[in-house]
Order: sequence, then structure tokens, then C-alpha cells
Amino acid sequence: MDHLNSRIKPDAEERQRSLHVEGVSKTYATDGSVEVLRNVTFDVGSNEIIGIVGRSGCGKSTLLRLIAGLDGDFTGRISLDGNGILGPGTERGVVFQEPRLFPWLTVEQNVAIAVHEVGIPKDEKRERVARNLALVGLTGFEKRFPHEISGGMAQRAALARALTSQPSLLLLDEPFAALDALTKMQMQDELIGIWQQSRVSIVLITHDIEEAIHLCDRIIVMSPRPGEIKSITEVNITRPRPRVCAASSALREQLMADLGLIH
Ligand SMILES: Nc1ncnc2c1ncn2[C@@H]1O[C@H](COP(=O)(O)OP(=O)(O)OP(=O)(O)O)[C@@H](O)[C@H]1O
Repeated sequence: MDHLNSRIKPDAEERQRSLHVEGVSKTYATDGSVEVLRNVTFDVGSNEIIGIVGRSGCGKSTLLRLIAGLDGDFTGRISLDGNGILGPGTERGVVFQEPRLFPWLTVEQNVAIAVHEVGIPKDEKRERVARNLALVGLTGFEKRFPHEISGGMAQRAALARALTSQPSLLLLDEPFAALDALTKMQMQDELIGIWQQSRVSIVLITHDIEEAIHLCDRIIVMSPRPGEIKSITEVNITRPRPRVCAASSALREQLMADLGLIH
């Protein structure tokens, strides 16, 4: 990893490792051979929020799908808490850009899906669903159907569902991209509150540099064709983070340069 600048090198020894991604490469065989990821290596520490930013098509969603266990066709190694990832599992919660709620189920039933198959007593299931709905601010909306709530509330329900299986890692694929600017900022702050309470590790994929700076402990910039890690940058801004400050402006400029948007 010599190409990574020392200012941005993660201090892996000091972090209790949660997710370990090592030398991951991925080629899609559809329509010829497309190399989407090349030799991607990074760690996510316990309770850490890692952001992944990169231009459209650089393989961010593909990488998230591999970590989620939705696609096992890759080379390299991905492990969580020392266990190799062989498929989807309850220790990983995933939230996509769209909430993906079942329209015929209530908010509460949609969230309960996460613990449907898990062998835990009914009372505990009910308690977990209620606790996570409260955590995302949806207490009182349990009986509503998805068409009876706003986009922000639907995304909160998706977050509650992802948290209800008590994952050690949350995988968020542009979770706020479809929301209006004000709801998005509110949800970002709420996510920090949820993270502080649940102490889950988070991998956040985003197009939004400001969002990455506001939320993440470290930010990975990926370069396209094939998707490779260009830089990993530590965000040294104390929480609660101001939306605008000298440090965030400097970081924004650096990330834009890493993305090739400015020279
Ligand atoms: N199932 C597939 N078969 C073939 N090629 C694919 C498949 N899925 C994705 N790709 C290609 O892989 C590349 C990376 O796609 P991916 O969705 O991972 O990128 P991304 O960085 O998440 O993009 P965006 O920011 O636009 O969501 C793209 O060129 C895409 O066309």
C-alpha cells in the first residue's frame, strides 16, 4: 500500500478489527469481461464509520454487495470479526438508497421481518422491534403502511429493520441520496445518534463529499476502471461536527483532488 499517503494510513494496530477486506478483485463476465474491482484492501475497526466515495461506476455498490455476501464470485478475502463471509448473515445489516419495504406490511411488520426466522422468544422479538423503532424515531407509526409515511420515515424504518437483527456491521448504500436536502441533514445527524447508542460499525457508500466528512471517521476514495483505492483519509474533526469549518473545507478540497475533480 505504498501508494497511500502516510497522512491517511489507518493505524490498524490500534483499532480492534471488525471488517477485513484483503486483496479483493472482481470481474463481471457479462458482455465480455469487465474488471470492476482490483486489489481492494482496507479494515473497518469496531465502532468505526468508514465512507467510500468515488465516481459513478467505480465499483462501490459491487464492493458493498460482496461484503453483504450477496455475490460470492470474487478473489481475495473478506472477513468479519475473523469469520470469512460466505453469504448474507444477520451480523450484517444493509440499507439501500430506496427503503425496500413490503407495501402490504405495516412499519412494525416490515421491521419484524429482520427477526422472523431467528430463534428468539416472541416477547424479545417484540421488544427488539419496539426498541429499534424508538431508536429511529418511529414510535407511534408502527401500524402505518409504507404509503402512509414520508420518504424519510420509510428510510428510518429500513434502518430500524437493519438494526433489529443486532448486526455488528451496517452497510449503507447511499441511504439518504433520494431524500430532500433538509431531511437528509436531519437523517445524517440522527444516524450519528443511532451509531452512538448502538456502537455498530458502519460502511457508508456515498456520492456526497459533505456527507462523508460529516459522518465518517475515515474516507476511502476509489478511482474507476478498474475500481481501486486511491486514498484513505482520517477525519480529525471532533463530534458533534459543524457543517462548515476550516478543517472540513480543507478536507473537501483534498477529497475533490483525490477524486480528480480539481487539480
Ligand atoms: N451484474 C453486472 N454485470 C455486469 N456489469 C456490472 C454488473 N453490475 C455492475 N456492473 C458494472 O460494474 C461497474 C461498477 O458498478 P457499481 O454499481 O458497483 O458502481 P458504483 O460505483 O456503485 O456506481 P454508482 O455510483 O453509479 O452507483 C459498472 O461499470 C457497472 O456497469
